[in-house]
Amino acid sequence: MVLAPSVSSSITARLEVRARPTAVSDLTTAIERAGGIVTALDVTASFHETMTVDVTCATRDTEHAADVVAALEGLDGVVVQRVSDRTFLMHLGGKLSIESKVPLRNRDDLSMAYTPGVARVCQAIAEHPEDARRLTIKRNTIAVVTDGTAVLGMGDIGPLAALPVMEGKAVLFKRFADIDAFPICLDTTDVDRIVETVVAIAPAFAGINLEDISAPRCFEIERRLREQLDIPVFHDDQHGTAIVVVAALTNALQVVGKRIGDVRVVMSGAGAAGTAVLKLLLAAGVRDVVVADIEGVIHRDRPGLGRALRWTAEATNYRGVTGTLRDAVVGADVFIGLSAPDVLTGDDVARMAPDSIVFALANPRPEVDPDDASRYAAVVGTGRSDFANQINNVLAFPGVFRGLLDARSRTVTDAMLLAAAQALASVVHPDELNPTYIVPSVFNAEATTAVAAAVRTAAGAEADAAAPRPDTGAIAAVRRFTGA
Ligand SMILES: NC(=O)c1ccc[n+]([C@@H]2O[C@H](COP(=O)([O-])OP(=O)(O)OC[C@H]3O[C@@H](n4cnc5c(N)ncnc54)[C@H](O)[C@@H]3O)[C@@H](O)[C@H]2O)c1
Ligand SMILES: O=C(O)C[C@H](O)C(=O)O
Repeated sequence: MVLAPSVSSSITARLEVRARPTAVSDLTTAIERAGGIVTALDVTASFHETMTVDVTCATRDTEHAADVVAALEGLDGVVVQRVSDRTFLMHLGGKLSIESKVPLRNRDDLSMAYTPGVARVCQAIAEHPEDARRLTIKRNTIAVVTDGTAVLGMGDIGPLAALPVMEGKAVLFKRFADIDAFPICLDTTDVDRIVETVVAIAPAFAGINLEDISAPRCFEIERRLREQLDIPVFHDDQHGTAIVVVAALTNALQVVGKRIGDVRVVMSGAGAAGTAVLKLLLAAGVRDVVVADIEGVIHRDRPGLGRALRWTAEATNYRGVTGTLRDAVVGADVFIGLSAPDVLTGDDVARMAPDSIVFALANPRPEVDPDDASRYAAVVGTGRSDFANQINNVLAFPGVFRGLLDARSRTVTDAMLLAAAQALASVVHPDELNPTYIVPSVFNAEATTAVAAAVRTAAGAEADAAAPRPDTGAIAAVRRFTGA
């Protein structure tokens, strides 16, 4: 699969150029010949002899960017003065800050925001812990917690290197759901220590979003945190992915006119994402599903199955398929990849059933080249933004947490996940549905609001349980003075 130039790898070069009529077109031609795409060009100064030009272009990767710069340096009368990488520029100083919501103009403000006034608010919370959601940031704040062991396509890069991804996640929570998310990168991979630490920091948060923690530890960490905490714990790589895949499959099946209970599904990948997707597919009504991992098809007699794979073997593959992934996809209606690049070819997709659906979701390189898959499959989705049908959990997690926080939910249930998937699918209206449009754009605000509303409704029971208690003296005083 040949990558196209992408804005995610774009550079801006400041050039001193000898003035001549073809100066600008020489630059754009050189960049295009080197395989870059010019996205902006600005003549920032012009004199009799020379001009200064800032040119921005998309490249494939760092190496390709160097080739493009070399092509510019090779032009007669051009001096490259400076090159900046726009993605690195965006990260200078980090992507988040904390801002005060209250004015601190004088001693009176100070005595209310901090000591001595703040003490009365602390005492009110000590007496009635549930008031923390009214009087602190807890109501709208979540922790994005990682140990840096399974970061995007990069694997175990450690907690410090994972921070830009966690900051990015927090930016997405703010942008799409107005949630204040705090990145927390833990310098331990020990399950006990992670659980203890998250429990210890939990009081300030209304939810925990686990992120990029490798399987199978992520399953135990989530289970134990859910048991111990009274706030929802959601592992985005598992459940966010599952919601979006089930939504996408619901709509893709409508496009090809097949029913979820009738289709043969084959999955590649039984890790964090694959296992959660499998569980939600079964809850959504899929009956015939075969899962393969790096060692081939998972079946009951395969030796050496651990706890998670044993569950997968027992919950799937009722036809007793054995062998390789390639064997298993012959005649399948749906392929869902959450594993590794290039495990299938276009020829494998050709051997699937007519009107097949292929979701090749490994990032950044999918399980099969999407262009090859499109020659034979009726609907193709990937995790990438440069192909149609981008299946990414950002379509789910902002709305899920918005709904959970609004409902003051203490848990996350499968019913909520399924409701979220159905709501997300319904954002694409029947008259819009087509093979290249099965999931909404992340910039479609309806995606977050629909998912949030569905989760809020499904969390209704928890919301009732957390309904406001009768006024106490302290809260009555707050209401009296704020009109709240
Ligand atoms: N598009 C999305 O929204 C999205 C969401 C989550 C995960 N992903 C992608 O899915 C992939 C898996 O993520 P994960 O968090 O579940 O990882 P994981 O490490 O928990 O699981 C990986 C699984 O793939 C299997 N596998 C690895 N190499 C394989 C190979 N060559 N052939 C067949 N199976 C192979 C492993 O045995 C394992 O079952 C990654 O590429 C990730 O980027 C995409
Ligand atoms: O988190 C994401 O945006 C993608 C996904 O979880 C991945 O691991 O590739």
